Amino acid sequence: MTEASGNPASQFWRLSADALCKQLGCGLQGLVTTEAAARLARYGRNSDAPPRIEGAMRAILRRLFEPLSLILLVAGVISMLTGDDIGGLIIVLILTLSIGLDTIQEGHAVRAAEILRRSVALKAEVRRDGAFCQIDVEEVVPGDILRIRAGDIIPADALILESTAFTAAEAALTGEPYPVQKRAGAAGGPDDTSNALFRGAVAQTGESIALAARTGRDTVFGAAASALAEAQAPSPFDRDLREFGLVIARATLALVLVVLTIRVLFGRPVLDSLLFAVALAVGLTPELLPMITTVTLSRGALRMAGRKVIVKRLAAIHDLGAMTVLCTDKTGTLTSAEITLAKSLDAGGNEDARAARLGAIAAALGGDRGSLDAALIAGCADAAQGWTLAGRQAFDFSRRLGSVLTSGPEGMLLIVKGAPEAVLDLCTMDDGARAAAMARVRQLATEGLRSVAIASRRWMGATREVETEDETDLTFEGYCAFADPPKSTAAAAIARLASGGIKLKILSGDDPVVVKRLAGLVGLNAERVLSGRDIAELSDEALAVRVQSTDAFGRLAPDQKSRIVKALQASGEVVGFLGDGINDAPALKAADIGLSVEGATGVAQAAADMILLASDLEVVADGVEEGRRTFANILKYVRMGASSNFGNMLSMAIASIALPFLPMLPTQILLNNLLYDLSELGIPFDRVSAQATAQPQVWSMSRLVRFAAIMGPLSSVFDFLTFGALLVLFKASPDEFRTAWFIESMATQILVIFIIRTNGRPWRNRPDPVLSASSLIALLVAMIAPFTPVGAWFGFVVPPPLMLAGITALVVVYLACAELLKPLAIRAGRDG
Ligand SMILES: Nc1ncnc2c1ncn2[C@@H]1O[C@H](COP(=O)(O)OP(=O)(O)OP(=O)(O)O)[C@@H](O)[C@H]1O
Ligand SMILES: [Mg+2]
Repeated sequence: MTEASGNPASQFWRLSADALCKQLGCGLQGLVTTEAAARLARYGRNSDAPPRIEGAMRAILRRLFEPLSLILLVAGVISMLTGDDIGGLIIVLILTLSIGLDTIQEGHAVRAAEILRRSVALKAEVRRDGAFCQIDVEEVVPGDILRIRAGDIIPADALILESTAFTAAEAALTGEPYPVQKRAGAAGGPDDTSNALFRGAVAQTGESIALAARTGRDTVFGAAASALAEAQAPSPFDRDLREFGLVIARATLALVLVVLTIRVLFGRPVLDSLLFAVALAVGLTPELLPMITTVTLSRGALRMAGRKVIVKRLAAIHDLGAMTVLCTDKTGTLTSAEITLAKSLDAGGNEDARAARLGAIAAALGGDRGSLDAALIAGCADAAQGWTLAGRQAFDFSRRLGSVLTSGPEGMLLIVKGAPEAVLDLCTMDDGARAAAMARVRQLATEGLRSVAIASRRWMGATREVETEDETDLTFEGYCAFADPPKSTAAAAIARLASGGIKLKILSGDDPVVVKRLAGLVGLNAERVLSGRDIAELSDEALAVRVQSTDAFGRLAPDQKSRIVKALQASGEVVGFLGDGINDAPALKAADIGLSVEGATGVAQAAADMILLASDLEVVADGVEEGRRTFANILKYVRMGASSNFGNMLSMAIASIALPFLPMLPTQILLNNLLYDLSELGIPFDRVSAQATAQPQVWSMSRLVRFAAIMGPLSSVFDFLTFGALLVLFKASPDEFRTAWFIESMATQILVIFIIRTNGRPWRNRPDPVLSASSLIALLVAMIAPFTPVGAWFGFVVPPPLMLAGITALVVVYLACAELLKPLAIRAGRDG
């Protein structure tokens, strides 16, 4: 690992701790708060990108410099210069209003969602003012003393000062597939980094104290490739929405060019035609779509926060609503996070405190942050008094055991603790005794107790780090049995998820017998439990079949959890995974929606899309409901855009070629567009029918196309009926034509939301007052504009009463037809 710069500071692993301290101008006792603040100002935040929150000014400029806005602005100025003061002024004014409207809408919701996201940002443990405390990872500075434990993501490049049984997984950084040992001491050569930690790697086992050398973008790898990297492949929903926007944008461009060319060829005024074409483009482009989805998703995120779900990746809200299977680990979600020590048994199965005492010594001196070790310590609080740690082999999820070398009243003792079958394999005992011991474990499991086996060996010889080879010829000491009863709310929450079309599966590392019993208690199918060993023998295809009919899995290794997730995905499910451990991280990454809980290990939180503030399935069920609701509201916009709005602009383009005069003036089109946008403001607040959130909601492009293919032409048919009536029946003048059509077009575009917003009859599911207000106010403004002096600036005239009556009738008939055709348009296609 040599570096191009050659700057010695960049190869901090070649320095001694003292030399590095000197270079960083700090000591080995950690920083005081004031010094840390000064360093934060000097070195910057410990992150890769500047804060993503965009200022209002920037947001406005970004919108102003979009091509259409620019053309409009230029056109407006030209109009003013060539004598059309009012027309030009109106264009600039409307442009200002639209940009302001967008900025305010987007700014608030998006900023609020971003702040929420940050509230669950990763923490790092640093020594400040003499004591270890948790701070935001972004506030770590060079010179900080870090404490890093299994499951943490390493917050900064750092030099190890002390470590016990510490390994780090650097696969994402270096490609090295296995966790590597890290310990203090001088580097063996320029490429030896066994004394260095790199930001973004994952602490796999053990614990270490290290001196932060470099942070943020100064780190060797940056975070691009690391476990911190947040870039995720866009979901199908993301991708389709973008594609949908692009298709419309292309169609718009083509249409506008055709209109412009034809009009210019026919000798119509160029500036007028250009303005008309641009206004048309403004009306047509779903320029609002990305903004609207972001705003709606952000608002969804805010509502979900109110229900204890913090969203880290906005598009995951849709994925949560689409989820069909939720996989979860056991402890902390189905059972309470605080398990308790229920029994301590000797090797013969008799009550005896020794096993618990040895277990507590091991847990206190060299345990992890898991619930088992916490329960052991709580069960036997002062067991470790008089014992000191001499060496350690950290708990490992694939071996399912760990050991501690300790010296105390009994001399030097190696204590091994882990899953019974793993520990018993290392003990000196005959097969009969081993079978009897396993039978006892099974007996305990049927009583609802999960057990951990304790074994020991006298340690002869010198003190040194424990190797796995040392864990042989052990004496079986006995069992610690833990009560881990299901949460009282679990069964009801599972039933609620099931009625919402979400199947639950338990993916646990615990004993299949324990898992089976729990599955039965919470109402899952407990007939068949697959174990890690069963799965190892199945091909991917066979597994994809078996996972469908199995609800409970036990003794899974971490990579088997993700294998099951992938098998479910392969059989067409949208899979969520809920977990909090370092052993859950691969599955969290593989799942469509990763859910973790506040206080979970760093890797689990980093891999998750959402963080639950309370580890409870009820919270997931609430989140799913919000997710589906948010998706249903986004669909309303998309449907609106795909039906009336698009249809109207299309008719306008055709009319502009066919008619000898402009069917609508550019300023009128812009006003039309502004009012339409205004009417949609209330959509994110809208209610959603129970029916729309009852089942998983999967985004389907083909269903949208079907919808547009029916509702779009319907709208155009009525536009042409309107044109016909105005020209033939009412012999309208150009000004009357434009005014009447403006009214018709506004009324149909705005009112159709009340039909589209629900799959059932409109009167069955009443809109939210905010939506009614935004729609009706926009409509009212459009209706009275022609009758006011301001209307005259836009070129409106007061249409004769008979013409108004005719228009009203057409609007009513259109709405009735839309309601009648709706079932056809929204009927689920063949795709489901
Ligand atoms: N700290 C520990 N000390 C000893 N044994 C442990 C420890 N942690 C886990 N084990 C053993 O490893 C097994 C798997 O770990 P664990 O139960 O935490 O996996 P999991 O998949 O997270 O399970 P759960 O579904 O209960 O959360 C446990 O059943 C236990 O036998
Ligand atoms: Mg767990």
